[in-house]
Amino acid sequence: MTDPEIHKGLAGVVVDTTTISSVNPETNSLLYRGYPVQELAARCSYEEVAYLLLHGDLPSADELVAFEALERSLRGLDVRTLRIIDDIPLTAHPMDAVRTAVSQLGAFDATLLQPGGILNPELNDSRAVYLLAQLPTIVAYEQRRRRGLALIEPRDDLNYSENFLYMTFGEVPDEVVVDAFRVSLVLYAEHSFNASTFTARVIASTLSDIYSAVTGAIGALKGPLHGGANEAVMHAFDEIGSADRAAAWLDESLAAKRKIMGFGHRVYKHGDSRVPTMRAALEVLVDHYDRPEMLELYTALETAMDERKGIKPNLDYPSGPAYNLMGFDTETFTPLFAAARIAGWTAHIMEQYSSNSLIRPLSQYTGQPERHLS
Ligand SMILES: CC(=O)SCCNC(=O)CCNC(=O)[C@H](O)C(C)(C)COP(=O)(O)OP(=O)(O)OC[C@H]1O[C@@H](n2cnc3c(N)ncnc32)[C@H](O)[C@@H]1OP(=O)(O)O
Ligand SMILES: O=C([O-])CC(=O)C(=O)O
Repeated sequence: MTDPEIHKGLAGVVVDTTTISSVNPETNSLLYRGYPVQELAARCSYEEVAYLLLHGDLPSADELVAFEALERSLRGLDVRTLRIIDDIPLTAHPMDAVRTAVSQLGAFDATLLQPGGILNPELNDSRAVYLLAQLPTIVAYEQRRRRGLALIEPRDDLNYSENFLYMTFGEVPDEVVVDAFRVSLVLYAEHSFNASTFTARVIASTLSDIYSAVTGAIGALKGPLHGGANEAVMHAFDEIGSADRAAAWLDESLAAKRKIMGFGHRVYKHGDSRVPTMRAALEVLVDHYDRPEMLELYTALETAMDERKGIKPNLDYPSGPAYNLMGFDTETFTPLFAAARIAGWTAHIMEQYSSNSLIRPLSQYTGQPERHLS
């Protein structure tokens, strides 16, 4: 018998079809439901992009009004969610709080118990908007709690991006900051079968519920090889300190066989299609806050990495310093990614339900040959 071909990490394996997005390394493009992400980032609100991902088309004016009204009405946290978050020790990572809070939302959704409740497409549409609306409040509260500050209740006169920043910092920042934040959310919203989305689809494929699938996805996103890289980038910047030390730091790190966070990608091998857009947003923030040294360090490390390894930055590289300039603590960066990715995750979970096949690959056994108890 010949050995089966092993696809470690499922690299290069096409496991299913999707109509939600396409990542095209050959043309260095990323399309959400057919639209280039750069066009969406230039012209659309996060709410419009979320609607597009969830429903397949951009909303009409009336559909947008209804979608926004629903999202705004679902932002407030239940006292039970607050209590659960408050019980999580500050020694835990904020992603643990977000994961636990989402899991708790599922435990309190009694509609899951209705006959057909887990898979009911209408209920899942509502649950997707509920999760979309709840995540910013959870993430903003978690950021504030870590600073010893009280919850700020959401405001329904603000759009998604404005309200997210308002709930975190107590005021809506300058328009250019809100816009850079919106751009980051649009770019983070969806990326086909990445590890966290695939995790969500594996869970959904067992016909488990949407909250369980999102909870698992949050766990997968937390890792530094995936969403955790945006905060790891900031830790590296802190360690390096200034542009003149970037090359030496990189040489030492590579000699120690450390992975350089924010660089490389499983699919894009010649650069991440989202980076130029996020770098432009970072440049705006650097000008706004008058922090040129941040961009100098960014460029120095990027150049040195290109010279040493020819490996390009991924989206986590510009978004880390951008979130730092906006005023978020480093540990909140990956929760921001999770809040943005809710749109993509829930769209994929519903796509999985709509044409399901249990995801269950094979493995080649390489352990002990058959043996018996003596
Ligand atoms: C938004 C996102 O989630 S994007 C991903 C965010 N993650 C990161 O930024 C973490 C850092 N990057 C990495 O660890 C990797 O590039 C990954 C996990 C993203 C992709 O990994 P893979 O597709 O498996 O690439 P792979 O590991 O095969 O890399 C090929 C070679 O480049 C090297 N390489 C790839 N990325 C890096 C990096 N960031 N730092 C140093 N070396 C790297 C690998 O060590 C490997 O070298 P080798 O052939 O000498 O062993
Ligand atoms: O696609 C991936 O493997 C990781 C990524 O960039 C994302 O999830 O945004």
